[in-house]
Amino acid sequence: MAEIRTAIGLMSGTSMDGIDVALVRTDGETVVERGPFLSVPYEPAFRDRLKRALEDAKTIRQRNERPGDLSPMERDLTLRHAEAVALFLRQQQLKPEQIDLIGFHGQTVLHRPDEALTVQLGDGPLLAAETGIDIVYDMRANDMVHGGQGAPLVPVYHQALAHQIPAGDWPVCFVNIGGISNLTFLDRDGIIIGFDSGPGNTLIDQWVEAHAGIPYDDGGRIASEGSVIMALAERYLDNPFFTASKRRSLDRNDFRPPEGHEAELSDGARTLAYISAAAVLKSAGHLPAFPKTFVICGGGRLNRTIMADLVRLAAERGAEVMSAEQAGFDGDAMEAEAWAYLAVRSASGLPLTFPGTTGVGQPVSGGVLVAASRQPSS
Ligand SMILES: Nc1ncnc2c1ncn2[C@@H]1O[C@H](COP(=O)(O)OP(=O)(O)OP(=O)(O)O)[C@@H](O)[C@H]1O
Ligand SMILES: CC(=O)N[C@H]1[C@@H]2OC[C@@H](O2)[C@@H](O)[C@@H]1O[C@H](C)C(=O)O
Repeated sequence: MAEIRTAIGLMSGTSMDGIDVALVRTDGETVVERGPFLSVPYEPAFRDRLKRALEDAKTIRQRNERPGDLSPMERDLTLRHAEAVALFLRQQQLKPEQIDLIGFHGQTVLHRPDEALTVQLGDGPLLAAETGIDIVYDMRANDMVHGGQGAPLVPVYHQALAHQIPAGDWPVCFVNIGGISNLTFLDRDGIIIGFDSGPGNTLIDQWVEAHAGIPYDDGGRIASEGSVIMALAERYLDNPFFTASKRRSLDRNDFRPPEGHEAELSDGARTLAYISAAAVLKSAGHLPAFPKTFVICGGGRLNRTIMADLVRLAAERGAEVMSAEQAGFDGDAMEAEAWAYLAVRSASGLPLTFPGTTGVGQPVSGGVLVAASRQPSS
């Protein structure tokens, strides 16, 4: 039997709202014991700096280039991750020696699968030196080297969790509604399919930020006061992304928010919430069978307007929608947990990605392991 290791996963997602920290004990296969979780928000000024970093990143042609503010940004981001780990360990009364590995996602600042280019800011050796814990980072790159999209990577973790879902609820589809949405389809025959399914919260966040000066539509309240502008929604849903036969993973900037004159605040938020839900259902049309159950993870499950649309649209196809919590999981922690699980798989040389998840030619492992003991302690 494979060794069970204690790993911490660190995720700073496309919403750029903060660092998620989760602890998992796992063999990287079927044994998954989910532990505590902590979310450390970025303050608005740092979030603004990260958004500017996305602009600096647009000129990158080689993945190790760091134009503009990106180099100091990478260092500061990594040090914030080290602080988040230190806080988590203090809160949980754990010592670094009790942690075998950290899975470090970093911050995606550029993702162009058509050019086999994906860039996550995050300095693995610096994090190893700061935490004294072995780090696995840069887990997307090897998939791209082998012809994959470099995303999504979470599906193999969804597969490990799915064993807990009652047989009658299959086929099951996990949906992560983060900045971008991605889904994982699983059936009882072991089929695993994953792909980005469309815009998640990022358009909503940009819309309410621009028109109300707030970072997100808490609970979907603003959206609940508006009406769907169907012509606007259809313009988004007619994007060739939804009908392309080859699934393409998304960059945060692939979909842009509407122009200010196209809607007032609540109708815009309502329409974008509808687009998030409809995009999931539309993308599910690429699956070999329609799922019986959708398990919704990520911050978007807290937007009640998105959830109501998902429930209604899925019911039209005879499917049920439940939140991650209703299925027995933690919808906020799932991606960070996944990065802990993936780190253990990486350290064991197990595949992270599969032809059905990223389009890679054959299952491949990935990630770079940095041993803390080899790092200078300064
Ligand atoms: N209470 C809430 N009500 C409505 N929306 C919320 C709420 N809390 C979080 N969100 C939304 O969820 C987003 C964060 O989701 P999440 O943390 O899953 O994204 P992420 O991990 O950064 O993105 P990705 O999965 O694309 O990498 C926020 O930007 C916000 O739009
Ligand atoms: C390049 C990149 O960072 N992609 C993210 C993003 O956020 C959601 C979606 O787009 C997904 O493809 C991926 O993250 C998740 C965690 C994944 O790789 O599974």
